[in-house]
Amino acid sequence: MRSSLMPLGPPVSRDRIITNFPKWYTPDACLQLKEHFHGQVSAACQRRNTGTVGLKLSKVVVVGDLYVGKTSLIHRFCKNVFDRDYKATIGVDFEIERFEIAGIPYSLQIWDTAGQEKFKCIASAYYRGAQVIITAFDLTDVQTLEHTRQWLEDALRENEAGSCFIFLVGTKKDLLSGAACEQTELEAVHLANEMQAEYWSVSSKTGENVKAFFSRVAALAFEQSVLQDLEKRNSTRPQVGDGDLIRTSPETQENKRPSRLSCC
Ligand SMILES: Nc1nc2c(ncn2[C@@H]2O[C@H](COP(=O)(O)OP(=O)(O)OP(=O)(O)O)[C@@H](O)[C@H]2O)c(=O)[nH]1
Ligand SMILES: [Mg+2]
Repeated sequence: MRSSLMPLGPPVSRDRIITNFPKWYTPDACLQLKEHFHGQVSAACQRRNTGTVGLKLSKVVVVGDLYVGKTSLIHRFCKNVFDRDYKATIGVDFEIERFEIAGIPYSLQIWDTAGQEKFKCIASAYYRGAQVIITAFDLTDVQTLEHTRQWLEDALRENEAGSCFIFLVGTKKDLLSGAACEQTELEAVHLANEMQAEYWSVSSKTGENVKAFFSRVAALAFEQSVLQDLEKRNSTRPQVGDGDLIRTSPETQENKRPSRLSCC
């Protein structure tokens, strides 16, 4: 297993540079409606006062039934490839993807898990410590949507309550259109709200929404990491007087989620 500290590497590619807060897929099932980074996060980034955030790997775990397209989604994003042939994932695999967000280096460690029942016990050993859980289903197979509840429950069992961002992702968007797509998306949005998840439809074959989706994942995880780092340093250094302290006023809409997620 690799260390959670990353050495400094070459500059990230242009399409991994995030300057503006990426938008949701649908406002009906999104984790945050706001369109800008949290004020304290922007200020910390401008001052390069983001602590160890730039050195850490944030863990993202992708779960869901076999054949729904988990590996294809990760490979489309990380390698920009699509393979029509199915090769079942055995156990787990991971990719590390480097970003630059608001001028700060940031890395995601994206874990691809096996959907096949016989590999589930191997895969579930890697759920722990996830900052983001992505539950994937196949838009053309409604049963796989129903199964996402169970996948999420299993992944959450290994993590602290309220500590993870949850995404529900419908895959193979290229295979569905019109009323059928709308109907499935409606059901998925409903379930996403139950799960307190953000919903996205993607196609790994065409690449539709794949970069936008992972940019959103990275930005939300980054923002949370910076806020947690500020909060941690604030609580250990209560006398710091340069304006970096996090206010303890009642929760605003903007800072609500990160403080609930402070145990991540
Ligand atoms: N048309 C289309 N096919 C897709 C898409 N994504 C995946 N597939 C196909 O669906 C099949 C399964 O994809 P995988 O990514 O291997 O599925 P998986 O969820 O990783 O499966 P396990 O590793 O067994 O859990 C493959 O044949 C892919 O080519 C997509 O967006 N569109
Ligand atoms: Mg796979």
